[in-house]
Amino acid sequence: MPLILETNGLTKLYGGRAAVNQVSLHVKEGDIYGFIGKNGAGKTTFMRLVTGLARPDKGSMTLFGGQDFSRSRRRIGSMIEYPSLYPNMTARQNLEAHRLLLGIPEKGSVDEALKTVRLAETGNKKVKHFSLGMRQRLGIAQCLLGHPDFLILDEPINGLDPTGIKEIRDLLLTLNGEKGITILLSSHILGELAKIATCYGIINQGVLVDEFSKDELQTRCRRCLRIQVDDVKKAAQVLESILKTDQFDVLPDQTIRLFGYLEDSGMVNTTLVQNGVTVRTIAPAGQDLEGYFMQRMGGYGNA
Ligand SMILES: Nc1ncnc2c1ncn2[C@@H]1O[C@H](COP(=O)(O)OP(=O)(O)OP(=O)(O)O)[C@@H](O)[C@H]1O
Repeated sequence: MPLILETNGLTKLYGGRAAVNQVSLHVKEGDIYGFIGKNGAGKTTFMRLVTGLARPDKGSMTLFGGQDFSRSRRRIGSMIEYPSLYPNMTARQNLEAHRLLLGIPEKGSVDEALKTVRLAETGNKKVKHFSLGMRQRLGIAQCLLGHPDFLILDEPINGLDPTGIKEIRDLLLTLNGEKGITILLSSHILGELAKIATCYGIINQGVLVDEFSKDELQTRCRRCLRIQVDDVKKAAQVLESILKTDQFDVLPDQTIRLFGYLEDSGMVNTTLVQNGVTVRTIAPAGQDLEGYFMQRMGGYGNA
């Protein structure tokens, strides 16, 4: 897939300190890119650089394969920090005002956006009476008015209740799956991101410390049963011939990692013992998703 966004050593300094430090990040067409970092890690600053709200001090960037940003940024819809909405107006009036501000000629785009974010039925209700989730969806509707190919959303689920989070999640999946919109979204809520992201970038103190796909993440966090036995060779034979599995490997310290059977460690133990293998220890192992992210993000403080 072609790259929608590629940055090379992008750097932004504030008072001599790098808020974004040599970031080389890659968003492919069709991705839902989860941009993860603790508060103050540099997520917002990076998004401001991409959307042209701030200028980089160093580095370069390619958008939609080119560097004519005045053109390519028109293909981006972005919501950085909170959406700017008029509280005394309805959802429709807000979108109409935004449409005129952006100089978008098609009037129908307002209805379409309202429908997409499921706010078409809010009638005369003023935005000041909306829930935070509704406001966030209205903010996303603003982004959709120009029919973007690329959405950049800064912490769109921050502060939402579980229902609000699910509504945004479903909306993003629809926009990506049905409308083919590539999405870059930041969050520090790891579990939620993991439900929708197809790839990830982890930023820590302005530095992109890792970038990987969903598949890579699953491999890195693969859970297993760690088994210590007296005779590794014999144990391997039992696993193959009795349990009919080849989903295991043997570590240099002669520990077996068995992938699968995580809920059946008792049965695995019994099978090995009944076939003449002495089991010293058997226990689930492997890092969970959150543990993995936390470690990469620089620990648990202020997450
Ligand atoms: N306009 C600015 N002037 C000075 N420092 C800034 C400015 N904008 C951001 N910073 C600093 O840059 C660093 C990164 O901030 P940024 O807002 O990009 O982080 P973030 O990951 O988006 O965090 P948060 O989720 O809290 O917004 C922080 O130390 C912040 O104080």
